Amino acid sequence: MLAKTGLLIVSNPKHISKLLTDAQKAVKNTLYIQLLSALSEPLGSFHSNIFNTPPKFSRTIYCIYSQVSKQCNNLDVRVLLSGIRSNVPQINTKKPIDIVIFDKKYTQAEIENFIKTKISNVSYKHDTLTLECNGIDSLDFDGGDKESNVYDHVVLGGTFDRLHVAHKLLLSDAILRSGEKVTVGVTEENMIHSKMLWELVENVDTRINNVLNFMSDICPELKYDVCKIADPFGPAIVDPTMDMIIVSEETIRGGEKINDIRREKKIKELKIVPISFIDEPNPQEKEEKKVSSSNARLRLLGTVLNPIKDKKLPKRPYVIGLTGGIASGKSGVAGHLENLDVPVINCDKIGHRLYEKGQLCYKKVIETFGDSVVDVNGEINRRVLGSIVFQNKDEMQKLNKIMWPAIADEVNKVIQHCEKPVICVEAAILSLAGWDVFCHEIWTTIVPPQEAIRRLQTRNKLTEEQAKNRIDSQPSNREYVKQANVVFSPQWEVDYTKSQVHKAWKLLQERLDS
Ligand SMILES: CC(=O)SCCNC(=O)CCNC(=O)[C@H](O)C(C)(C)COP(=O)(O)OP(=O)(O)OC[C@H]1O[C@@H](n2cnc3c(N)ncnc32)[C@H](O)[C@@H]1OP(=O)(O)O
Repeated sequence: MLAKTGLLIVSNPKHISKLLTDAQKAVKNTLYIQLLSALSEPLGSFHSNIFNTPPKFSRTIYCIYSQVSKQCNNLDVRVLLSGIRSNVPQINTKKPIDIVIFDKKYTQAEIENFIKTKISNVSYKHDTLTLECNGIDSLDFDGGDKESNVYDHVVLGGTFDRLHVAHKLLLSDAILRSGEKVTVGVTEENMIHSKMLWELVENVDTRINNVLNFMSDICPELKYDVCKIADPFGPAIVDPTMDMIIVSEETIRGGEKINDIRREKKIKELKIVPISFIDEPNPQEKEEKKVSSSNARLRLLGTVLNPIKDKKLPKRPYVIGLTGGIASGKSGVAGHLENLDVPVINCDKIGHRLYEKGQLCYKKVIETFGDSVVDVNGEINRRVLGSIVFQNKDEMQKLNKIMWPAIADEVNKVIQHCEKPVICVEAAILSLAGWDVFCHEIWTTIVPPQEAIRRLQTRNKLTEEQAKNRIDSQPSNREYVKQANVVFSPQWEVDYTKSQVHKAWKLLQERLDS
């Protein structure tokens, strides 16, 4: 059985590729890495003075995380920095260590003594493993950093969505270069709206927690201030105690701008240290060439984003509720599901049928909205009705009160008579109507509001204002995402939407089979 948390003691980081391959066979969730001296010091000397210039290790940490990005998809790898920064007596991780892995042969007595004296949080029933690595060095650690000074107070900022190896690298670099304190500014909601798929960005408290948890785990000795920022500068333009700013290759200009403002305010300038990107080892369609949170969000499309609750519904048919804002591509997703042999109940169409002369809602709608909604043939003119309800919430509520129970009855009849294992109910405001109670899981579509407006202008021939009114009459993308288990974004080519649906379908089959 795989251990949950492992600690890999590395005497020669140049073998990291082989070590990661083997360590992943033993560890499932978190792998801590503790570097011993690169000069093969005896076991236990990780706190030796050899590490008296921590920034020199910047390149080593970069190489390790680059390798992690290539090899470890699901493992949370954390390189411990306490022993590099200063003479700390013990390895003190937040998670208890279930297995200690060595890259070199030591005697049983050495191993036991090391675990007893050097690791403070080890599971009662821990294991040990020794890996063989006699191969050729796989990493080139040359090209170390020219800036080897340590400064008291280091600052950096970012969104830090879905903490990945490039974030870990930036935060680690800040720690290596700091003597006392690291301040991290984490962007608030108002700063993220220009980002791709920003609706999937984690909330700011979660992001702050993740940053703080990571830093205090890999180096508990430093002081950390992880704060919200509502502009690109945060405390960096006011705090005179700050000495250095860590930036990515892309944000050097931001660092310079901060210094411009500090100069104007007569506060000492910050030393700007840019950190290189980590290349995305396997960029897929639409993805950036560097490891990034946007890539992570793209990969979430079609996967289970919010856990599925057991609603104690009959097992068959399995009901997917498909919802999403106006012109967000629901029908496209429904079409891909139909091609996978899933029957789709289109609630708009059911509603349209119920308006016809002689049908259930015909009389009630005319009684409520008057003869102006009836055309020359005596049929209800939905365009006229739409223009009344889409700009007036009270009128919309009156209409919903007539239509929703009637549509829900029809939907339930179709579900009961369905002979296929999976069926899809497509409805614009499924959760608002309370219909999620008869769906096993909710899938939703989102596109940027500007794209929805453009579609409504061309497809429905609406003015920009009418289009905005219709969008505003529905929940926001953020609300749709909150209610949903699986999210799609049909804002690109049809084939890209299809690949999201196929991914979701494959994962659903696995859930149904398990
Ligand atoms: C709970 C549900 O989601 S059931 C499905 C939605 N239907 C309803 O709520 C019934 C009330 N609505 C209606 O009867 C009609 O939409 C009318 C009469 C207002 C307008 O009719 P039409 O001009 O033919 O427009 P149509 O029915 O195609 O709806 C236009 C869009 O508004 C959405 N919409 C429909 N009703 C509502 C509503 N009550 N609130 C918000 N959006 C709605 C539709 O899903 C559709 O979105 P799409 O373009 O992304 O597919």
